[in-house]
Amino acid sequence: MGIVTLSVETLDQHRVLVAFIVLLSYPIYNSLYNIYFHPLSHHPGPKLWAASRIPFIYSLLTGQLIQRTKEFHEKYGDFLRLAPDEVSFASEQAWNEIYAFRPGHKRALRDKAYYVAPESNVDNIITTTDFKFHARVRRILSSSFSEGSLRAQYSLINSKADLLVSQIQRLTASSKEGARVNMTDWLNFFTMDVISDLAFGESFGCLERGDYHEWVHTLFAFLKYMSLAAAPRYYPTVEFILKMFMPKSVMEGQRKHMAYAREKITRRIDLKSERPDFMTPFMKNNVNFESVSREEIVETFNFVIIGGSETTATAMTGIFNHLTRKENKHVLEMSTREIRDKFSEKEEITFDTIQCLPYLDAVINEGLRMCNPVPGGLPRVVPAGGDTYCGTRLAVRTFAVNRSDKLFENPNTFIPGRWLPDDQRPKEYSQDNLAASKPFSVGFHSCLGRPLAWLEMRLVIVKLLLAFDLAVDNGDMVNFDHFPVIMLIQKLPMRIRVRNRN
Ligand code: HEM
Repeated sequence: MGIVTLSVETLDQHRVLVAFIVLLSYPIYNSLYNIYFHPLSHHPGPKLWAASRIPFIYSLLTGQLIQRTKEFHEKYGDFLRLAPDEVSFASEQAWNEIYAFRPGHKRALRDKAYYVAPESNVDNIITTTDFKFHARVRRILSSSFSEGSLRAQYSLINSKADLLVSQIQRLTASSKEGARVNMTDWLNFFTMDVISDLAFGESFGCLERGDYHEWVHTLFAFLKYMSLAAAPRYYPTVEFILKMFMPKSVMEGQRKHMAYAREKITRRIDLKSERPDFMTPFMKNNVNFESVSREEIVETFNFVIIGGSETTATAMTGIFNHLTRKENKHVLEMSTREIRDKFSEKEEITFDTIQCLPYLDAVINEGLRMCNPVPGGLPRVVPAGGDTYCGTRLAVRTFAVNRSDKLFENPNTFIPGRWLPDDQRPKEYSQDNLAASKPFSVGFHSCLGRPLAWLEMRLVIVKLLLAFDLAVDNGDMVNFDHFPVIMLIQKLPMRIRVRNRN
């Protein structure tokens, strides 16, 4: 009895210490469990990352995740444990195993920690985990991206590319030396104007003004929110507390973004016009909203605007960054020569003629490999009855694949030649596993906008290299690889000296 009283008294005296020990023992127990007893414990990988999700989140928020993941793959091999419940892959075959249809295997779902429609109860093509809903929307939306639709949209896209050229000509005309042009902005203006015209039915007018539309600033705040918001979602029980630390301006930006998109998309639906954009083919297959409701269209188109503008602008920024680097002078010369040999004037540039430039295609493929706009990967979750432990998160980590020296010779060097046909490919690159680079993913959710993205990239590069001579002043050189990556690439200004050719 005396001993019991003494223990209770001692405990009482050291309440804080006891509480501290109890609080500490849970994470310690949890970490030891994760490392040694978790069903994924036999997978290779860094022990600290297997113990807790915190190193992953820290690296995500400090922009080091893609680099750390690549280093881990170099050390541990093609697959490894990147967090207690997550396996990361860096091989070609993992693309099909995770993302594509395989008879007899259950389909992995999109990871809700990443794919969330903020402040909305309505699903969209990107965030849904409902297969039937996804198939329904994807089937109808595909018609907006078919070759026929793209041909119809060409003159609108072409007029934006012409405006891009004429606006840059205006900036550079006053001096023989040309001008230093921030190409990060101008390429963004182009993709934003194209996508707003195709999705909203009216252009943001960024190219005309030479400035971002207010909504684009809001969009950037929204994208930042999406990236930051992924971190707390790994801890659903405390998500609401962590959300309280989210800057008010970011939350406000998100609200404004949604309101603006809703208004514009609703207006475009009600216009019932036949203009050659995304909505016309979409509504032909959905006349009375029988397959996709008005709200679902708004949410889906809203994501198309994000997915269809930032990505292409990022890829083009990366391509122009590499083309204008001093060490790639010969690449710029070869690209320019191919384009100027084929076209003497801009009228010769058409939907079909820009598809017959093999070196340009090699440059774009190499740009997509080195400057993949979605470098982190596309996380999925194993369903009940799936290939491995239910709830395991899986992803091919794109940056780790694209920069793997097991898959590509000199993986950190910009070598378009590796993409040329076998008889023109330099010998040292003949063993490259080109199929491992899949910037548009594969399978159920592969990119619908791929043909549009290729059209935009070909058109802009052709028009700019035909009209201008490009170089970079000493001191202006930036390195795309040094741009911060918090889920998406946070592009910095990139000044290129542009001289009018004529
Ligand atoms: C270089 C440019 C682009 C890249 C690298 C890219 C990449 C991707 C990737 C990797 C996915 C798969 C996402 C996932 O599985 O979670 C995707 C999906 C998608 N992309 Fe793109 N994209 C680009 C441009 C575009 C454009 C221009 C549009 C349209 C305007 C677009 C529309 C879409 C849509 C609608 C999906 C969802 C497909 C689905 O879930 O079924 N993308 N994109």
